Amino acid sequence: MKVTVVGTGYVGLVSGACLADVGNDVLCLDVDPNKIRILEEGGIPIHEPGLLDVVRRNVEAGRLSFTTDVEKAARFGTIQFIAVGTPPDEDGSADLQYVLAAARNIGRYMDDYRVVVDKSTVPVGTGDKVRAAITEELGKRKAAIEFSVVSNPEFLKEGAAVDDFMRPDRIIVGADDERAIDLMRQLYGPFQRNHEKLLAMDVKSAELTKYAANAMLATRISFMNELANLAETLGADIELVRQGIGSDPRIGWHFLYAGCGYGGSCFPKDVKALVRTGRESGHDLLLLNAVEAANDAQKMLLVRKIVARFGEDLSGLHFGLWGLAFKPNTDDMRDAPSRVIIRELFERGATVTAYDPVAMDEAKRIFGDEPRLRYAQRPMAAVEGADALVIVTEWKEFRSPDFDAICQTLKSAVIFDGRNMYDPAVMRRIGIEYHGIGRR
Ligand SMILES: NC(=O)c1ccc[n+]([C@@H]2O[C@H](COP(=O)([O-])OP(=O)(O)OC[C@H]3O[C@@H](n4cnc5c(N)ncnc54)[C@H](O)[C@@H]3O)[C@@H](O)[C@H]2O)c1
Ligand SMILES: O=c1ccn([C@@H]2O[C@H](COP(=O)(O)OP(=O)(O)O[C@H]3O[C@H](CO)[C@@H](O)[C@H](O)[C@H]3O)[C@@H](O)[C@H]2O)c(=O)[nH]1
Repeated sequence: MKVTVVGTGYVGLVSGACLADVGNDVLCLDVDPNKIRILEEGGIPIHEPGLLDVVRRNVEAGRLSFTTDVEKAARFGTIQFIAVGTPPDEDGSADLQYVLAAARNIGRYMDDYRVVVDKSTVPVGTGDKVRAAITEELGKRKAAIEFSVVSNPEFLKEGAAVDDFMRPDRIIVGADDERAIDLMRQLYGPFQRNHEKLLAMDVKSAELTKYAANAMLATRISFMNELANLAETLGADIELVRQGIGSDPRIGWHFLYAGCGYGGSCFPKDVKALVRTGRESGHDLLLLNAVEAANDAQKMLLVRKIVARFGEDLSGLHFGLWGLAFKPNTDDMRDAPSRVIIRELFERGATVTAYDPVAMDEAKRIFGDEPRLRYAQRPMAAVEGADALVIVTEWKEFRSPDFDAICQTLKSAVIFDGRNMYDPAVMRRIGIEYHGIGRR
C-alpha cells in the first residue's frame, strides 16, 4: 500500500519505518528541512534503539523515502498519517495548529480518495476539525474528492518504540465508514498475525481511549509516589509494598515504580489536556488534577531531600548528577525531572556536573552555555569533587557501579536516588548515606 506519514518525529519516523518494513511504500514528510537532510544522509534525528537499522534497511530496499514537498506527499499515499506534535497551549489544552496545518495541506493537494489518519494525540472532536479543514481546502479549489477521517492513536513508548509498533497490544481504529476500516485492517494485518488486535470504534471513543490510557498510567505512578512518601514517614518500604500489591492480578506489575516523578512528552501534557477537556465540558476531573499536582510535587522531592540534608542555602556545594533523559534509552528531555532538579539546585547556589549516555547534547541545547552546569564523559567523572551524587534516570549502566570508588571520590558519601536503584541495606553496609524514594 502507498502510505504518507506527515511528521518525522518519534511517532512518525517509527511508524513510517515499521510500515515500510512489512512491504508498504512509505513517504515521510517533515517541514523541518534539517530533519529531512539528516534522514537523506542516512542518519536519524533522534536516539531510538533499533530504529536506524529499520530505516536504513527500508531506504536501501526503496520502500522508504523522505521529503519536505507537501504537494508530493499529499499525492503519494492513499493513507495519509498525521503524526505531528500537539504540544500544550498556555491553558494546558492541546495545540492543534500543526495537525490542522497538516490536514489543510492534504486537502490542498490530494488528487484521489484519501484516508486521513490522525496518529497524533488529539482531544475528542479533532476528527471533525480535520474533516472541516480538508473540506474547506477542497471547496477552495472546487474539487469533489472523497476522503475518510480515521483516529488511530499511537501507544508506543520511547526507548522501546520499534518493538511496541511491531508488536502492539492493541490497534485502536476510530472511523465512521467501512471503506476506511477495511483499508486500516489491511494495513495492520502484518502486525497482528497471531490474533486480532484491531479494535474498531467511533472516532471520538478512539480519541478518548488514548487520553484514558495515559491518564490511567500517570495515576498509578502518582498513587505510588504518594504512598512512597507516606511509607518513608511510617518506616515502611515502598518496594516491598509494590511487590505485595503487584502480585494481585487485578492490580498487576506494571507502572508501580515510585520515583522522582513522571516526565516525557506525553504523560504531563496529556493529563493536562484531559483536565482541560473536562473543564470545557463542565466536568472538573478532580482525580486527574490531583495526579498532576502530586507529580509536580514529586519532581521537587529530591531537592527537598537535599535541602533537608545540606540546608536551604546550597552555595559552594557541587552535585554529581546521573541521568538527564526523562527515562532510559532515549535522549528526550521533554518535561524531564532532571530539568526541575538542576534549575532548583542552581536557584539555591549549587553547581552540577551531569552525565547521561545519550542526552547530553539535548541538555546543552536546553541549558545553553550555562556555566553552573558541566558535563562528564563517564559516570565516575561526574562524581569527582562532588558533595553528593543525585540519580535521576535509571540507565542500565548505573545498576552496578563501583561503590567503593564512589565513596572515595565523593566529598561525603551521600547518594540521592530518584529511581530506587540500590538496596538500602547494601548501601548501609558499604557506608553510603542513601536517600531513596519511600525506602526503609
Ligand atoms: N513521543 C511519543 O512517545 C509518543 C507516543 C504516542 C503518541 N505521541 C503523540 O504523537 C504526536 C507526535 O509526537 P512526537 O513525539 O513524534 O513529536 P515530535 O515533536 O518528535 O515530531 C513531530 C514532527 O512533526 C513535524 N511537523 C510539524 N508540523 C508539520 C507539518 N505541518 N507537516 C509536516 N511535519 C510537521 C515537526 O517538524 C516534527 O519533526 C503527538 O501528538 C504526541 O502526543 C507521542
Ligand atoms: O512505574 C513507573 C513507570 C514509569 N515512570 C515514569 O513515567 C514516565 C513515562 O514513562 P513511559 O510510559 O515508559 O514513557 P513514554 O515514552 O512517555 O510512554 C508513554 O506515553 C506515550 C505517549 O503518549 C504512550 O504512547 C505510551 O504508551 C506511554 O507509556 C517516565 O518519566 C518514567 O520514568 C515511573 O515513574 N514509574
